[in-house]
Amino acid sequence: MRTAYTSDQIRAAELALMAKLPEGTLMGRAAAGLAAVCAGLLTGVRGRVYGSHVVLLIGSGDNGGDALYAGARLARRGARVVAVLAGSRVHEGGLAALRAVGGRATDLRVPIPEQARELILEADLVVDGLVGIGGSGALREPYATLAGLTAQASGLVVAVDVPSGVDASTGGVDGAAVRAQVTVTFGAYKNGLLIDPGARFAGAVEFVDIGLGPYLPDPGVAAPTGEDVADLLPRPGAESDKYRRGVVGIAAGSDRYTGAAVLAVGGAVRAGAGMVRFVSSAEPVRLVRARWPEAVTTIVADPLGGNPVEEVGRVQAWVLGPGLGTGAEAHAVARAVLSTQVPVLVDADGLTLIARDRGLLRRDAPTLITPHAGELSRLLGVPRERIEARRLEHVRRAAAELGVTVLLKGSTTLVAEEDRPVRVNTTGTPWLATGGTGDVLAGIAGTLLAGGLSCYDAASGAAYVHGLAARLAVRGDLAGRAEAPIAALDVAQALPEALRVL
Ligand SMILES: NC(=O)C1=CN([C@@H]2O[C@H](COP(=O)(O)OP(=O)(O)OC[C@H]3O[C@@H](n4cnc5c(N)ncnc54)[C@H](OP(=O)(O)O)[C@@H]3O)[C@@H](O)[C@H]2O)[C@@H](O)CC1
Ligand SMILES: [K+]
Repeated sequence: MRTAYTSDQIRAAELALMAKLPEGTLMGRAAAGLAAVCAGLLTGVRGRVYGSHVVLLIGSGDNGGDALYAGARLARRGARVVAVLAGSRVHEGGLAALRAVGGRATDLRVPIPEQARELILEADLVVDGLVGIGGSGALREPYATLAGLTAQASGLVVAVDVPSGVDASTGGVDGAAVRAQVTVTFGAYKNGLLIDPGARFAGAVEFVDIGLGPYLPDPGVAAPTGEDVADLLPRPGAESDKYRRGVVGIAAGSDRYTGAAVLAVGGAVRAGAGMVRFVSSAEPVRLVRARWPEAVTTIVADPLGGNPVEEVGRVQAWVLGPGLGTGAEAHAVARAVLSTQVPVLVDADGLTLIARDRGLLRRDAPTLITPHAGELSRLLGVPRERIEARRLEHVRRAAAELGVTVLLKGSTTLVAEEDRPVRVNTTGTPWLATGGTGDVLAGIAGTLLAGGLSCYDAASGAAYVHGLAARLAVRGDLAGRAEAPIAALDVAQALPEALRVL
């Protein structure tokens, strides 16, 4: 499990560790790690460090100090290093170290923006030491202008600890931020490196261990690795029958919307359900039977004429909602499914129904909801843009207010449950942003619920496997082939391979 922390948590751990070490030890470790990553990148791109042009963007805090000491190390190896001093103060020790080995410094307190622009645009490497975990709010000038210029840099951009402009604790970005190819982070991951929009600015994250581990508190955010997920997933044994593997009920589709049902059933079948019981009106049932003969189907002609799921047979978890519609008949199905005593996953139209009738969520058995930002916006009464900008805050709030487990879909999928760290999914690909992939995800998570996983584990396991399957579908394999667009069914088809390589 990769764990992540807020700035305050990291600062407290650093203070505890620093008290036991000679002054400057931690910054020395950080700068050495940063310089090593930068040297490796320069060698990769130019063949050597010697003679390369390095520009350091330096703010007034210790983040700038790290960059200055690392710059001094690069200058010692023959790099031509220029520091652009943007703050009201500068880390004097770092600046002296740089100057002692021939590095130059350009002071922005004497405004020379044009020169800074040229330096940034033409450098082989730009090192962003403007602000780290001490940053708060939108970047002020001249930091904001410098951060904006990094997007046009022709060379590499490496962020120190966290890209300046990204809120390290939340991943929020208010205004300009440095767009890095690599972020070298010290001591522990910061939440903002894993959660969008911040994660998008961080690029690849390189971790430098400075000895903070024993001093870190319980994390607020955690990203399961492939190994973690493999450990979670149920594997059939010699004793397994369909009930031990899990029977998942899927109440989805309507005469108007049939595709979502086919996709959700596909996700469940391919994720390894012991059996899928599918309940719907005649047309989706016909299509599901044609595509997935493995599913056992029940036609409910009149959901208002009695309990629509009574005749379905034994089910260990339900998926409710994809393509279900939002009228009175759909409401009756939702009420019947949510009245059962087994875990229920609510997605898509099911979310619209519970947004209108919160009473549906009053139940004893566990509930998992899987909204995207728009659907969560309706559930919380918060504008979609606010949710997109503050995903961590809103997924936590939804779990607390609704008393359910929440999987918030999006470029970084988050899973929240009260009193547990928010789980971040690190698989996935931008190609997943296509219609119907959410229905497949619902089918996978439903299968894992039916297999006995908790909502929290089923949601994070499903997100991981779904993202991995999408990556496999996009590339044909994971061996670096060119990418191609995918359709939702391709993700379902790639599930067995994803489970194989996990
Ligand atoms: N502690 C440790 O043991 C270790 C720490 N390490 C390193 O130290 C970093 C933390 O250093 P830090 O605490 O000095 O804060 P830091 O991020 O450099 O910036 C603070 C200054 O930025 C400014 N500023 C803030 N917001 C702003 C805004 N919106 N827009 C513009 N300016 C803004 C503000 O300056 P002011 O306005 O006061 O001039 C404030 O004083 C950490 O990320 C890691 O890199 C490593 O060496 C490992 C050991
Ligand atoms: K930075």
